[in-house]
Amino acid sequence: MLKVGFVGWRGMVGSVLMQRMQEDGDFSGIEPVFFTTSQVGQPGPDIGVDVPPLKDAFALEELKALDVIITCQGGDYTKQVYADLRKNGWQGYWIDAASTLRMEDDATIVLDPVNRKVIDAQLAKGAKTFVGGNCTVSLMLMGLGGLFEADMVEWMTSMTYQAASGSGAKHMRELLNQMGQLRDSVSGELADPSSAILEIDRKVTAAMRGDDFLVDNFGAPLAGSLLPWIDTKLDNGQSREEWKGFVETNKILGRGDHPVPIDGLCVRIGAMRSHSQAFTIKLKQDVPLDEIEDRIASHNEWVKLIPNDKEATVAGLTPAAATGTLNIPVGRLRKLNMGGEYLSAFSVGDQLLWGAAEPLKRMLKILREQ
Ligand SMILES: NC(=O)C1=CN([C@@H]2O[C@H](COP(=O)(O)OP(=O)(O)OC[C@H]3O[C@@H](n4cnc5c(N)ncnc54)[C@H](OP(=O)(O)O)[C@@H]3O)[C@@H](O)[C@H]2O)C=CC1
Ligand SMILES: N[C@@H](CC(=O)OP(=O)(O)O)C(=O)O
Repeated sequence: MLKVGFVGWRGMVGSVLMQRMQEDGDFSGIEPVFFTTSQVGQPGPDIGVDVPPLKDAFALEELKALDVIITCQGGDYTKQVYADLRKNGWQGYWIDAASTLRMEDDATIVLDPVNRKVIDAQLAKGAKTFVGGNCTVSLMLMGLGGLFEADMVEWMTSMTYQAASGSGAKHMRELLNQMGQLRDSVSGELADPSSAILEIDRKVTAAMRGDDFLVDNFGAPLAGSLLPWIDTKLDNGQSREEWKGFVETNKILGRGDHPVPIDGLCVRIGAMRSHSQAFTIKLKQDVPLDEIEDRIASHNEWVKLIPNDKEATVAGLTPAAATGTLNIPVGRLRKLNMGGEYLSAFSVGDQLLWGAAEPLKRMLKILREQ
């Protein structure tokens, strides 16, 4: 029976992983061991089977006894522990949500509905390090996988609308507090249907710019606004989040030697936990729209094709519709004025499910089936 260590299981991504594993009965047939960086000796989570008290996530000897380690603890933890473990001769499987190791040669980015062949080839070569992809990348590939599988994409731009959860739990709380502050700043006017909307707008803008507006986490107002920058700046002017779109997509697809050009702008918006993306896709050929729709819809069981009309779009192609589900709605599919090879598309997906926890959960299952 595989002895599987869980680190970061009580964080936001880890909690979603726990929930999904319980839903699918994934704890049966493994020996789970839970670790912590702050609560050593406390009881482990209630997962329906007995688990030992929490162990120290920095205790190399405890970690070395494991066949598999799944960590959602974050990049700092990976930096502190992974290299030491390997240097100490640990040969187990490391499955990680953090970006730290993604682009390392010996790491495979996992998204099995898209790159199961790449994963299997790496396993056959003896690979032991598997990392979940960036959320926008994984969600894009889950939505447009059919086009990449058919090698139809010459180049693509992705303009993102990313939820607060991508920055962490504190940011989600701050977004809601900002929303509350804006509402509270005009509660009197909102109660009076005859109050002037421009006065409401003036007060809301003043509240947003006020010294007491809560911006400790985002550093700027997000509610009622947006932030067109995510993560650090690279020398070429891209943000790190934008850089990931190209390098991670091509690594997932195993196209290192003939990469598809992908670039765009990544933007934080006031959604809670579903990321959306607008794509401009240059196809290699002028393929009929119904063939494109078929390829997208039939690629995997989670993609949901949304007809390109207003009712279906506002009902099904939104964070409000996708959040908490494994569905990947894809819509706004149409040929652009630039010509028959130019396609637009829009997708949405829960960034804590397919964007973070689900690929890790499925990687553990792949290891168990070996
Ligand atoms: N947020 C996201 O969208 C994504 C995140 N990731 C990766 O996953 C990592 C973890 O992200 P995320 O889950 O958001 O991080 P969290 O901040 O929610 O959790 C990280 C750790 O914080 C500790 N912690 C301290 N206080 C609390 C508390 N009150 N409730 C829960 N945990 C607490 C826990 O460790 P302990 O039990 O040891 O104290 C927990 O494992 C990220 O650093 C990133 O590398 C990857 C993809 C998406
Ligand atoms: N950077 C992503 C979330 C994330 O954790 O990405 P990564 O796993 O690539 O560090 C966002 O802000 O939405």
